[in-house]
Amino acid sequence: MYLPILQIHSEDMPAYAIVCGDPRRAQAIAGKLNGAKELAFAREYRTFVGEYDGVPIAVVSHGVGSPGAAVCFEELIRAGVKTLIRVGTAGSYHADIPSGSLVISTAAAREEGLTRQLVPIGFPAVADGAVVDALSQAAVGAEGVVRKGITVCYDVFFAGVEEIPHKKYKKAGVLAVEMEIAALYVVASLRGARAGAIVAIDGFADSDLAAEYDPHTDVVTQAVEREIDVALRALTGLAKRDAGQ
Ligand SMILES: O=P(O)(O)O[C@H]1O[C@H](CO)[C@@H](O)[C@H]1O
Ligand SMILES: O=c1cc[nH]c(=O)[nH]1
Repeated sequence: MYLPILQIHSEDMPAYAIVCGDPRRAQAIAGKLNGAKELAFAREYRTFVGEYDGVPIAVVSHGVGSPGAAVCFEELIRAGVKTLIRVGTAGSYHADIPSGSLVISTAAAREEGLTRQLVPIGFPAVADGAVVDALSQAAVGAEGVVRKGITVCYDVFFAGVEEIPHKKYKKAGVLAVEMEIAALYVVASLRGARAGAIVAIDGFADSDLAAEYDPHTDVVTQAVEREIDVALRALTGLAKRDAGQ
């Protein structure tokens, strides 16, 4: 089957995928694979395949924001991908989760618009339990702060005149904010795939983003490196368990 937006063929796709926003991050992750091959670079969607620890995996960028990312997740699942882990960045709500921390998202509050057009508002955006367990195990011993909990997903990045409900979500115990996890979890649930996500914290979300947001510091770069390793080990651990190894 040909997937017209990612411009890939299902025959070339393995059952396990890492997804991330930035096409350059996809390239960097692919650099860790054996025999990495670029299949396509269409719009913001850059697709690589290769092997990690003997397991065939895909690495695909999904761009910024839920509608475009959902297109990517839908086509990957149509192509036969059964397990997806998002490797992203996020803003923190808590002083004890500073830049350079890692957060494993167990569920996402659906403050974006895309999933409202897919499912009723009461439908939860939850990670797959086995994927969360695999990420948690793979993160044991990782340097720095590693937390597990609920994230919130928005469409908006730079605030307009409407207040972004950061205060409410912070008070409710949400750990971090980003822009695609709710779409990933809802699409995966609807289409019968497993999904999870790990994000590297790149600043505090509830202060002025223009002043605080900096995803290009050494501390964030190193955290992204760590989360990539965690995600690759989690994904291949799941693949080996699925194969009964
Ligand atoms: O680091 P990535 O995967 O791009 O994710 C985060 O960064 C982007 C904002 O700059 C949004 O896509 C947000 O979800
Ligand atoms: O959506 C995002 C991503 C990273 N950092 C933020 O503050 N927000």
